[in-house]
Amino acid sequence: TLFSNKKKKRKKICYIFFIVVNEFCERFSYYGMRAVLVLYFRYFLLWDDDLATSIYHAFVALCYLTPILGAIIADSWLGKFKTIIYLSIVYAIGQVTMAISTIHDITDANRDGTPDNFTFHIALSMLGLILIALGTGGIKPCVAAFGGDQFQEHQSRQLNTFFSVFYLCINAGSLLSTLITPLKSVASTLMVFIAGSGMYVKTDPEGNIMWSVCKCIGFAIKNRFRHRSSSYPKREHWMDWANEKYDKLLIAQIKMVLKVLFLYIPLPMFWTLFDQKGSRWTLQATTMSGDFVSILISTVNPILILTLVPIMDRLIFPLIQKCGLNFSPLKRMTVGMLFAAMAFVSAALVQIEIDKTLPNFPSSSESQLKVVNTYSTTLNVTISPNEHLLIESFGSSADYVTFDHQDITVSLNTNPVITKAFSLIKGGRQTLIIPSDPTVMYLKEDVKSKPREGKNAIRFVNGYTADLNITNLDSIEPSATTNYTLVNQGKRDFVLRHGEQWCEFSRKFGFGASYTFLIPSTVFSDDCESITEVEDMKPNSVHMALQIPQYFLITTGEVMFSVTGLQFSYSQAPKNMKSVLQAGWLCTNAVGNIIVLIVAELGKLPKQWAEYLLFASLLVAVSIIFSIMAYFYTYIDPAEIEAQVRKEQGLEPEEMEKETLEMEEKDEDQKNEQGVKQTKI
Ligand SMILES: N[C@@H](Cc1ccc(O)cc1)C(=O)NCC(=O)O
Repeated sequence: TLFSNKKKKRKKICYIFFIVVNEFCERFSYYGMRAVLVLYFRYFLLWDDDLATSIYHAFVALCYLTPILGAIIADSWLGKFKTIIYLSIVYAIGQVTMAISTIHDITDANRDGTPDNFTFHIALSMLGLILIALGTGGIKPCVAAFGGDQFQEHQSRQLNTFFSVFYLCINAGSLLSTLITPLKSVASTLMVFIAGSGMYVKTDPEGNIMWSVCKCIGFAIKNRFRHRSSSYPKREHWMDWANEKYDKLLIAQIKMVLKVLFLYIPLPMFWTLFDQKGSRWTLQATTMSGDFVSILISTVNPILILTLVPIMDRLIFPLIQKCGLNFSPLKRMTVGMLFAAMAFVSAALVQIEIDKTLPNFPSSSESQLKVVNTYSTTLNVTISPNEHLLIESFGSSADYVTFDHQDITVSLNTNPVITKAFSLIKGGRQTLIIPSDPTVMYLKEDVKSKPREGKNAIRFVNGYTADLNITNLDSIEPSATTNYTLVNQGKRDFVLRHGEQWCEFSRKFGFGASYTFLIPSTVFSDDCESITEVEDMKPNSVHMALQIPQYFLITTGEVMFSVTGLQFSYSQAPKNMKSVLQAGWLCTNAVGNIIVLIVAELGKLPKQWAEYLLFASLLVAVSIIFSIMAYFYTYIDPAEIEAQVRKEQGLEPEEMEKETLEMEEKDEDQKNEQGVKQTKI
């Protein structure tokens, strides 16, 4: 018996292996594609930032809504195994469609590198994304529940370990996804899953369960309404009003599911905060210094998960248990929410530090102006009514001057005096360029936000007497100013050329700065040495490492909240509704994403740190509500309740037989374990 039990255990590890590797491959494919999705929208479909971000969040929300469909198909019709196989095929077709949509040659008849028919590419990619959402979302509740199905009722410890390993595989998959192409992985996902086919415990779907559930709930509501008069005796639960027509077992199962779904109502708030790390926190990183932006953003979460899950499971939770504290799943989830709230407080503190270093940008009713002088002598510049600036030759005003009106008149103390009227841009930043011929002074628009992704915005004013060519820039006429061009951090070289004459200009850049370089007429005679720079915007000075605490806190929150939620949703669901409850759990994520979408559109507070604090406070409030709801929740053993109802109904169906068998097996296991211990002694 001991030998056959060991063999059984080894076999179980083997087919659980297929399920977790399947999840690893699937997440690898999903995150690999998701990582480049916004870039595809921005640089291939040429959408603006807002549209790209909105469609991205809508896609993520859809991926977490389709689990309902997958769960209905699995629990009512095909069973989990077949649902996973069929929807994986849909998933693979979606990835292929998406891949085809990125081939610009299909519609690029004139071979100029840009597609001629954007509608075709947009339609194809949207179709691909819908199929992917259907595939990834549809299989998601089935894979988790199918994994759980491989364990017996008494194996709750092993079940929890399974969900932890499952979560580890999700994150290992997402971490590696940046290295290998997503397409290959969908095919391998399917192959790995099918490879274990003969070994799985497959539970059959029990007819159209969702339809029966809806009809039963509908009948209970109708019947309650019909008997609303106080002359009718009250019933313990409103679902008991379905007793007249529906099976007691179905009613008991619906009660279990509804109890858990009710508990889920506050949960989307956690995801609202969690999902903002991909948007707001990424934007925050672009205003900081440090050269690991992309690495930090795409890998810090999975790396922390891979470290924290084992630490929590093997060290922290057992230690808490040893201290005699009952750290129940719902308590863990509440603490997880509080960690996420702390992460946002940390983000607010970092934001306050960043704000101290940010330029003072104009409000929507103000205009800002800076003056650059490339005239041969120092100038006295008067800007009406009472702004007086003394500006050296090839120098600039110290900082921007802010005006609360747009119409200004500029006077220069030349001989004769030159006066010119200008209209400034409302809410904008501009530079007044005074060239070698001051009568043609002109305004040039400046950047009014930090350059993206830590890049630097630079431009040149040509004070040379003829046209100049500068590396990677169009030729500039005398007295003209180039548009801004973005350059990466580090040392950059520019070659300035006019006919046979040339010189090289080198400059080391930090992160997120903006400069105007003034080229004098002597540029070639002193080998570019005389080029002067005007700092329009200071480089970022708060280091990105300051974001690590907020990432650490939110990931600790995720481990407590998300891994526990996954286990809880499985353990509290009746056998025939495991996928449905997994789908309900995933739906909380979808709603969270939808809230992010709405908040991004509507709820902009003037100060970013205030918005972070608002979100943190909202989550604390929600976690208090959740802890009160959790206090009144009694953990159940769905199998026990089902067995009890069956007994009350006088039934002794196969389920009961199976359970008796499992109990016998458990006794056998215990006896064997004792046997081993005795042998050791
Ligand atoms: N921790 C997330 C995965 C993840 C990976 C990389 C990121 O930049 C953010 C999040 C996770 O486990 N999600 C659950 C899932 O099923 O995908």
